[in-house]
Amino acid sequence: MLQIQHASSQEVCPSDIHPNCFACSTDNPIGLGLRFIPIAPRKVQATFYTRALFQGYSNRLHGGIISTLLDAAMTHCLFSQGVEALTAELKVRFLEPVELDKRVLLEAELISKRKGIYTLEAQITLEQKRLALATAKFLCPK
Ligand SMILES: CCCCCCCCCCCCCCCC(=O)SCCNC(=O)CCNC(=O)[C@H](O)C(C)(C)COP(=O)(O)OP(=O)(O)OC[C@H]1O[C@@H](n2cnc3c(N)ncnc32)[C@H](O)[C@@H]1OP(=O)(O)O
Repeated sequence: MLQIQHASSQEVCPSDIHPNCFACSTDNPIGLGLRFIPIAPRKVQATFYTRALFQGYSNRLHGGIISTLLDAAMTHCLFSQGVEALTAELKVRFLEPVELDKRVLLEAELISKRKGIYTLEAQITLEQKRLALATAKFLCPK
């Protein structure tokens, strides 16, 4: 049975350890400005507006940005458990194009912790339709 602490407030991001983070800093002028909140004991959620600034092919969100959104969701899910860890492995499935000028939903869930390796899953949805999925493994540096 996984034993982890639950976030006591809505804010899950310890910004002092990464003040200029591209994903979640409000001070980074080209950052994504993500804000995650806990929605269940091992789950966090945020929304993201797919601005044209972040496109790859025409009218599609860039795959690298999609990967960053999923990675950030899982990182913040760990923050919500009081865990500060690094992405050791990230696997993304790009199921559907993510259109521009939409407000998409990001969610991540902690699945397990075994031998110091945290396994998480994340998804991007628009109106309940899954657009991208990811699984990742995180480790705390020695
Ligand atoms: C420096 C500052 C730190 C601050 C900490 C908090 C920072 C919070 C701020 C976050 C801000 C936002 C961040 C967003 C998320 C990123 O973007 S993180 C940035 C991208 N990721 C990185 O830069 C990570 C780079 N890699 C590393 O630093 C190291 O490889 C790691 C991940 C820390 C692991 O190194 P290590 O601790 O030396 O571990 P290692 O000996 O390689 O492996 C330990 C065990 O795990 C196993 N393992 C390792 N990887 C895997 C894997 N993928 N699958 C299965 N098993 C694995 C190994 O086989 C080994 O098993 P045993 O032999 O012990 O049985």
